Amino acid sequence: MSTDRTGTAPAEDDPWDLLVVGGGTAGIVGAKTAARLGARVLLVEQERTGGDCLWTGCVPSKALLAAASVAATARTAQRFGVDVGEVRVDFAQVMEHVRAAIHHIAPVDSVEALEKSSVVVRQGTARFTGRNSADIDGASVAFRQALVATGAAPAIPGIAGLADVEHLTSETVWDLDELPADLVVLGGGSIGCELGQAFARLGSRVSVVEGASGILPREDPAAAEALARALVGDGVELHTGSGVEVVEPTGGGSGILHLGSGRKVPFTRLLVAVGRAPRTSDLGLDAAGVEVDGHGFVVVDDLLRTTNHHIWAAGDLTGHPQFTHTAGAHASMATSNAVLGVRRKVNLTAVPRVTFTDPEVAAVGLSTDTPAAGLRRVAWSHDHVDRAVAEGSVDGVSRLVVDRRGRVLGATVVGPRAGETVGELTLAITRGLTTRDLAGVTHPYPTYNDGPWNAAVSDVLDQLARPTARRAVGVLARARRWWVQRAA
Ligand SMILES: Cc1cc2nc3c(=O)[nH]c(=O)nc-3n(C[C@H](O)[C@H](O)[C@H](O)COP(=O)(O)OP(=O)(O)OC[C@H]3O[C@@H](n4cnc5c(N)ncnc54)[C@H](O)[C@@H]3O)c2cc1C
Ligand SMILES: NC(=O)c1ccc[n+]([C@@H]2O[C@H](COP(=O)([O-])OP(=O)(O)OC[C@H]3O[C@@H](n4cnc5c(N)ncnc54)[C@H](O)[C@@H]3O)[C@@H](O)[C@H]2O)c1
Repeated sequence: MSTDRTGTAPAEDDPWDLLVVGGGTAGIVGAKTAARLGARVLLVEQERTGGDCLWTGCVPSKALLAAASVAATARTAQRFGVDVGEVRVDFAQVMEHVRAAIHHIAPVDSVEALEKSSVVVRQGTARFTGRNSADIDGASVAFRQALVATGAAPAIPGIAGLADVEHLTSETVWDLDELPADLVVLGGGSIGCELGQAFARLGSRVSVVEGASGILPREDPAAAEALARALVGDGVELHTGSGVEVVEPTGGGSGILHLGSGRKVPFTRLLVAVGRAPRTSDLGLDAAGVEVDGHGFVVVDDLLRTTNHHIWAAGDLTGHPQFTHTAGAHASMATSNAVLGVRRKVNLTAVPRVTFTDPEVAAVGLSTDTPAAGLRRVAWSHDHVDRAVAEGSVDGVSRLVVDRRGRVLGATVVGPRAGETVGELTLAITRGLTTRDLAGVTHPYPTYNDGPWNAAVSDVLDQLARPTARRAVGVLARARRWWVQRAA
């Protein structure tokens, strides 16, 4: 048992300094941060620590994409003059690779690792019973402060007939033991594009149905179009611009999607990926005085305090961007605020997002397609990025949006490893760096970072070509010529 700072062991029923509900990324980071700061922390997890990212989200999806990428590379190897013969995919082994990746990472998020960090972990379902009390499977606990971090689950739209067909979600797709011959994905967002491409490359016939006019509707259309071309190249059929009106079951899990356009899309397996809804409905939040919005997201202020100022929230249940990096960063912020009484504030101006398809679509900051007064947009086609040419991956682009002073406010990069490239751009936006700052940094050649670097250089050259700048350069050059001649 841990002791308090006076060295006395707290009684079992002493209120916990911090009760953490949920053992996903937000819960784990929050609990470890608070314990490191000296708090007595109890974390409650109803299923398994690690949460969605580890078990059903980031890790398995990236592992599946890695296997799919190898299959696609092998299939197209002949364009490099390499013949690998017929490509066969052993789906059972692919899933073995996926599970191995999960189990490699799992110890970091384990109960043992939490306990090593002085966090007490209890398996069970927590429910608030009052402003400073909760029930864990029949046992009551008291807390001084709490962090709610119960995440989100796949949203199932109320489309007529959908409940009558067996459908997969990002939670159940990992239980497949056979590669589906065909798969229809409802939703062309991050999950739909990543899993749609992965299954297509592994050999399923895939269709993606997206209600908006194009896939990845929140991204720069130039980026989404590049990805759409790649998906079509992988054999994915895209149905965009029309939602599903009715799902008609045809027996044995099969059915037909009837789109608003009148088109019919038959399926034998359907994967629903139309967003994620917060897990807040059965948490006793009313009893705790914690308000949720119309969609069930916990209402937080910019300190991540809920409407009960002793209860904090972080991660997918808050309505902030639903990413592991946001969940972790916000949980650390919320628990520092809770335990130390400091006032670290949420800043959403530079939250990077990456769809890990091939090509990757990465973006951060202001949208790079919406024109706005006083802002310049610069783009660099990856046709002119030597690394992309060498690797035969030129269908990509780097776009920046900058203010009058050249400060980078937003970026979109499409191409291999765009997710790595966007790190530098995130730093640039966070630190108020300019295109001159980026252009002045020596980058290793040849890398995909040459995309945004060349965009930055072209912005600097454009600015130097303006009449005032040209006049200033002319004066300097003439003065220097005069000085050199005089000295000679
Ligand atoms: C297919 C897929 C791919 C993704 N890929 C990426 C990616 O590449 N990069 C990225 O940044 N993000 C990705 N995400 C998003 C990322 O997984 C989430 O943003 C992240 O897991 C959110 O963490 P969280 O802690 O808020 O919630 P979760 O990880 O969902 O954790 C919440 C935990 O709370 C527990 N819980 C719920 N209710 C209770 C209760 N009453 N009592 C006790 N415990 C409870 C749950 O069992 C769960 O373990 C992906 C998501 C999916 C679905
Ligand atoms: N690489 C990553 O970081 C990554 C990967 C996967 C998921 N995630 C996270 O998980 C969240 C959920 O992913 P998601 O793909 O389920 O949601 P999403 O919000 O990214 O995309 C859902 C898509 O479904 C469409 N849609 C909604 N209702 C529809 C309908 N009835 N018919 C047809 N289309 C419909 C939407 O227009 C949208 O394009 C993401 O927003 C992201 O935060 C992140």
